[in-house]
Amino acid sequence: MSQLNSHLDNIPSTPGKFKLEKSQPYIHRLRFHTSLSKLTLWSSFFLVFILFYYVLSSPSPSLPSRRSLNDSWGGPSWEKRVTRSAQRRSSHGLTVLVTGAAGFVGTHVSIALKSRGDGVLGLDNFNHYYEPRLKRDRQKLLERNGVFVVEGDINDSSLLKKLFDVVAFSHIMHLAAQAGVRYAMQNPGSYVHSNIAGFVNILEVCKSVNPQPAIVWASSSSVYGLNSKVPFSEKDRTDQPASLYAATKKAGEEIAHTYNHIYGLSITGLRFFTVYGPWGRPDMAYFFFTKDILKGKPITIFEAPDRGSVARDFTYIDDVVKGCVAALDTAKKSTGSGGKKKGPAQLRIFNLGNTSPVPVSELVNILEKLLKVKAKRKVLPMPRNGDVKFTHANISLAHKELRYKPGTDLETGLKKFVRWYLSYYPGSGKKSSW
Ligand SMILES: O=C(O)[C@H]1O[C@H](OP(=O)(O)OP(=O)(O)OC[C@H]2O[C@@H](n3ccc(=O)[nH]c3=O)[C@H](O)[C@@H]2O)[C@H](O)[C@@H](O)[C@@H]1O
Repeated sequence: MSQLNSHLDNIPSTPGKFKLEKSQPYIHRLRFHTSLSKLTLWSSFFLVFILFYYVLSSPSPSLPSRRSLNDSWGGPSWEKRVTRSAQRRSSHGLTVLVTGAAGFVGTHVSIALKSRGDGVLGLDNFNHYYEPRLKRDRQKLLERNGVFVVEGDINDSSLLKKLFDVVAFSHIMHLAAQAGVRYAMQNPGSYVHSNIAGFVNILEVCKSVNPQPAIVWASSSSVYGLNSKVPFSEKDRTDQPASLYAATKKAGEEIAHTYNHIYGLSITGLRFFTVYGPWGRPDMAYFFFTKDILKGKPITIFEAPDRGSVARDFTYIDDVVKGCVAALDTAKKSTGSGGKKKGPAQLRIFNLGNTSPVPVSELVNILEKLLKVKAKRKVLPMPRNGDVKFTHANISLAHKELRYKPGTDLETGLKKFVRWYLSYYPGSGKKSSW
């Protein structure tokens, strides 16, 4: 007798309600099997339900856990830290709330403001979109520079209101966002959560407080989407976004218009062009190319459908920081109070780029030279993943209004990045001569 038969034959004759009757063995065995499959079906439904509930209730990698947020703010010693960090050195200084302060641009801007004497308070939700350790290390750097970073989400109205109760911010530098063009296909919800709902929440709080702060915030070069007129000017069309990321940034620009129009908020949007440099974002190509080249892993270089090169107007962080600070310095006051507009308010958009696009293959040439390691290149047609073929900023408006003048070419900037990278990840660059 086979094992299978013996197993079937061993079904007990009195398995609870599936009791078999000897007179109709076939029918009863069939009923038993039907009940058994019903049971299996319901158990599967139950399991699927549990699984669904778990997936929906577990936070997305880009959302912080609620518990950690509630635990991390409030109380007299917390308020003291907030006040001290936001204290400006002179009465001419600004008092700035920097959202996304533990992010790449946020860290650099916060330090620049603090070191010239402005009061700076950081806010960051420390989500897990990329290496949490890098964000925590940026936070340590900020603390060493006298900037306290409150752990919280821009969607948390009660936290934002509390911050305005404690400090009368003159300006908000709003840099908290879900960044990254390609990740929008994997986690669309996080873009809506941060770039749309979060931004509206910030504006809602800003319009209600008295005095209303002036707002400077990060838009993106990606809003130019499929625009083919070069260089990209602020007057060009931006109604053809190629990614959900770009669409949420474009939506932000329209939302800014609404809050300026109804409530008199002074708002300046900055379209950043592929910002790179020390303490950068590991999800960006220059960063993970460096990592992979050093590890001897192949890298993928996208080429355009016509086999042309894909290029970016890579912009060095120090240049972008100067643009951000100038935007804050030239921002006029909001005109509303108590949620009511009292007069027209400033509404601006500026490109912050380098005006000198470089093909991605050339970026790799420079990295190879600096790292003294040959890259293992795989050239592939650009997938339909939200990327655009090229970006190129016209910066004449930023130059006229902000005195913005980028001064770092890609090779100089990458040299500084590589130096930082090799000191931050010791051991990664055994093959290079730094
Ligand atoms: O300027 C902007 O608005 C945007 O700049 C970057 O987006 P992106 O320019 O796409 O920067 P990377 O993701 O670093 O890609 C740079 C270039 O490398 C290419 N690439 C990327 C990945 C890859 O594996 N291979 C490859 O050739 C991309 O197609 C792109 O041309 C940022 O990631 C966005 O958050 C930002 O808003």
